[in-house]
Amino acid sequence: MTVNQDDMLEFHWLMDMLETVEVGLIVLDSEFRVHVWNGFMENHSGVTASRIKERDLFAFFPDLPETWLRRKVKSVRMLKTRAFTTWEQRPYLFHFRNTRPITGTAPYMYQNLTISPLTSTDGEVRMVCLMVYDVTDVAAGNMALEQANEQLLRLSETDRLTGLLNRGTWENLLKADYERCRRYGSDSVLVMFDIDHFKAVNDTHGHVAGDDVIRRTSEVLLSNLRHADLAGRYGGEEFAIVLPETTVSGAVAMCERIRKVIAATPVDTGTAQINYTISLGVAPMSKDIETPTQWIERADAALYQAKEGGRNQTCVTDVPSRAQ
Ligand SMILES: Nc1nc2c(ncn2[C@@H]2O[C@H](COP(=O)(O)OP(=O)(O)OP(=O)(O)O)[C@@H](O)[C@H]2O)c(=O)[nH]1
Repeated sequence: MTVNQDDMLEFHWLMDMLETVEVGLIVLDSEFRVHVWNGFMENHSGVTASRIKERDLFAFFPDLPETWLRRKVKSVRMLKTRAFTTWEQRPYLFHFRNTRPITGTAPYMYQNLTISPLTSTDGEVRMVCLMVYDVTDVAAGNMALEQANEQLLRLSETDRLTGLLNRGTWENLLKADYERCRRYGSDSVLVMFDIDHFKAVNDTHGHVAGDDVIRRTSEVLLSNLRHADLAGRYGGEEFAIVLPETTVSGAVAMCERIRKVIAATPVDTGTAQINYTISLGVAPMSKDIETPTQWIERADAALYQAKEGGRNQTCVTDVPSRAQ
């Protein structure tokens, strides 16, 4: 075998590898005409090399981000350096179907892209090579992990039974609102409320029915709140709400609305109708409140007053307000 024949054989192998490699390879000239279109591109696009060769890429793929790709290629040519784009920056260049069996749920093939300048013997860059990598497995894995993390975060911030904020999360938000009020002198109202004679509900109907009552209470609460309001499950049958930018009369009106709805609609457990009521304590933020804990104590004192006053009522710090 002569050296020439060896070179030819090597060239043939190289061409074979480029044809079959699991990476999309495209060579484009300055007019975006296609000069190389390997097997990967044929298989995933359904367009054969013989059809697309010497033809305008954008004419075959009108969905391509033409302005973006032209700009990228231009800078590669000018700077004579490679450019990379990851699936996180742009999920794909070519809209190919996802063919991976494991990540079959991904809607399309996620791609990383490298654009490489191809320098001729005279040092000029006349062609560029686009390398398209299928990174669907990595992308799907990362996205699943991100979703799981978000779910974990949500679970760690919320109460299982009601979906309201749990006590720790709610207390952090209360602290933040307290600081905001201290700094800007804003109006904010804190409401603590508690289901009346809840022990009797549990004792009479059982804990499962008791849980239904707690869930139903949180549903009524959520359906009466504004987006900015912060509702939490403070304890077993005790709830807490921060109402930012709200006046005392606005807070009392909301409390009374919730109280009346709960008193008027029994919980149907399937075997029993449970009538129940709630008592509410309202404490507006004021200058003399020195800590978030003091704010809670004020609302708690008002709640105690509502219980002492006969339950099923709303009390504002020291001033009881009964509007049944
Ligand atoms: N079903 C159920 N019960 C709970 C839960 N958390 C706390 N409890 C019960 O709630 C009851 C609270 O009882 P108490 O603190 O005496 O209050 P109460 O009976 O509502 O009386 P007043 O508040 O004075 O009207 C206890 O029996 C707890 O076991 C829960 O998540 N589910």
